[in-house]
Order: sequence, then structure tokens, then C-alpha cells
Amino acid sequence: MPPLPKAELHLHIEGTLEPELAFALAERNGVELPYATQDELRAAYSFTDLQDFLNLYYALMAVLRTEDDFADLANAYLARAREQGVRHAEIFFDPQAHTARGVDIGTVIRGLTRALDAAPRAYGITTRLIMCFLRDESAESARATFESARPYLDRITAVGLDSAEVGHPPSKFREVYALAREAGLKCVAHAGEEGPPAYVWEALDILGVDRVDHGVRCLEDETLVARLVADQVPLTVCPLSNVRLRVVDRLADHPLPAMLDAGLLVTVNSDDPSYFGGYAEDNFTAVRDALGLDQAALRTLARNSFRASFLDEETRAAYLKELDAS
Ligand code: HPA
Ligand SMILES: [Zn+2]
Repeated sequence: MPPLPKAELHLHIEGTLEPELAFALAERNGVELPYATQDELRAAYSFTDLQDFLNLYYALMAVLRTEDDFADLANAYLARAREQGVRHAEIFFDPQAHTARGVDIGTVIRGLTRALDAAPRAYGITTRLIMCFLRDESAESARATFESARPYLDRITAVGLDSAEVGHPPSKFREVYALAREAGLKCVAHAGEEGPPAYVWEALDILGVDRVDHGVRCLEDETLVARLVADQVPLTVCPLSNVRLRVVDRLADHPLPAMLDAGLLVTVNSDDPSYFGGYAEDNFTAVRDALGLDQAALRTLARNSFRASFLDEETRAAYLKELDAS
């Protein structure tokens, strides 16, 4: 069966860097990688937790230096995404992970948008760009990053919050989220991946997010679940990521079915597909096989992905029609 048409709403573009491209860019830019071969690098993809993954994720970014590198990275993702039925992608990027290495934010944004602007024609995929702040950096650094992005805000749909969660609650970023909202941007934040339900509450009530990224730990708080259901706040769940980062022990233990049964607006996404063993459709088939989700449940997940997106109503309706006809 061909993959269902779907939107991908939780995707870090830096997390799509495949070993093959990492080595090609290392060569092109004269960057030395601490791995002799692609297989040696792949063997390092065994993580104990989020921080363990982040250490490798940030280290490999050293190969990304020029506008062309960012365009090549995005094009490689879009080609894979299209094969997986992705019709619309809302893509995170981490400017501070690049500016800290001396790469200008304009280089990052121009490179990415070059690929994204061509994506409807080249791949039949529409996109949005979401600028994330690294929560383990200071609130001042997030603010400075936002100010440096002002010339490019017409290319950015939303701000997000990622990196090491525990000890860095959403409330730390209250001011920069207020600035983003004033500038007309949507707001999302990673919360409730490794962090407690209290962080999801803060994302909702202090940052005013339109979506919660991950959010799986909301299930520990009944009142929070009731709130998320009542307001139909979308949760961008990432099943294969949750297994690789040990948020759940096994995919068969994943709470996705309980989340659907609770009436939460859940979507399924790949997070960092190069590192976590699968792109969008790979996550769909993995949850189908491990959790016994039937075709109706998979269609609900695909429907939810368009409902939870930041698409304009006309395009959303067109994608939902395409899904119904598939
Ligand atoms: O899953 C994630 N969680 C937090 N930060 C991240 N940055 C890339 N992927 C992730
Ligand atoms: Zn993520």
C-alpha cells in the first residue's frame, strides 16, 4: 500500500544529516570527523538518553558551514520525505548551534529557504520553518538570536524550544516568546519528553504555545490531559525517537494508543530520522506493527497531522481531500 499523505510537524533538519552526507560535507569543507567510516559513525548511534544523543547531534553539525550545505541538507530530507508520503513539513532548525561555530544565521536561513522555496515544484511538498531556541543556553542568548533573525522573520512561521529539557523549564523563555508572538509568529515548545507535566503546563500557560512537541509525559497528570483534550492542543509525538532516547523501553509499551483513546490530538513524527532509525512513514509502520494500530487509526493520525499544521485553511482542506481519496 502506498504511504498515506501526511504532514510532518516535528522534524529537526539537523537531525536528518545522514552519515553519507556528513562525510561528503566533511570532505567538501575540510572538516575532520572523529570517525573513520560511515559504519563507524552509525555504530555510535546507540543512546542512553537525550543528552547522550545531543552530544553527537551537535558534534556532527561541524560539517555544516555554507549556504549550499544547508540547501543540500534540506534537499536530501525533502527527497526522503516525499517517498514517505509527506506532503507538508514544518521544519525546525537550531540557529544557536550554528552561530556558536561562527556560521551566520543568514547563511543558515538562506540555505534552508533556497531548498524549501523550490520544494513545492521539486518534491510536491509545502513547508514552514520553525526557529528553535536551545533551552540549555541562556534566555539572553535566545533573545539575541531572535533579534538577529528579525530581518528574516517573513521566512519563519513559528518559534520553538529544544535541547536538554530537565532543569530548563519553559518559563525561562517567557520574554522571547512574548516578542515572537508580538511579531506575529506561532509558538511551539518541546515539553514532557524527559521533563515533567509541570513543563507542559508552563508551555501552555506561560509561553502560550499553539502545539506541544512530544508531550508524552502529560499522561502522568489527569487534569493536564483534560486541558489538552478540551483545547485540542496538538501533540507532536515521535515514537521511534522515544524508544532510541529511552523515554519508553520498547515501542510495544508506547502510550500512543492510550493518547488516541483519551481524545488527544496526537500526530506521529520522526524528530531526528537519521539518528532514530526512520522517517515519517517508517514511524507509521512501526507503530502499526508494534501497537496493532489499524488502518482507521493510521488515517486518524494522518488527518490529525494536517489539522495540527500551520497551513492556511484552503491548502489544509485540499490535503484532507487528498487523504480521504487515497
Ligand atoms: O528530541 C529532541 N528533544 C530535544 N531537543 C532535540 N533536538 C533535536 N532533537 C531533540
Ligand atoms: Zn524534537
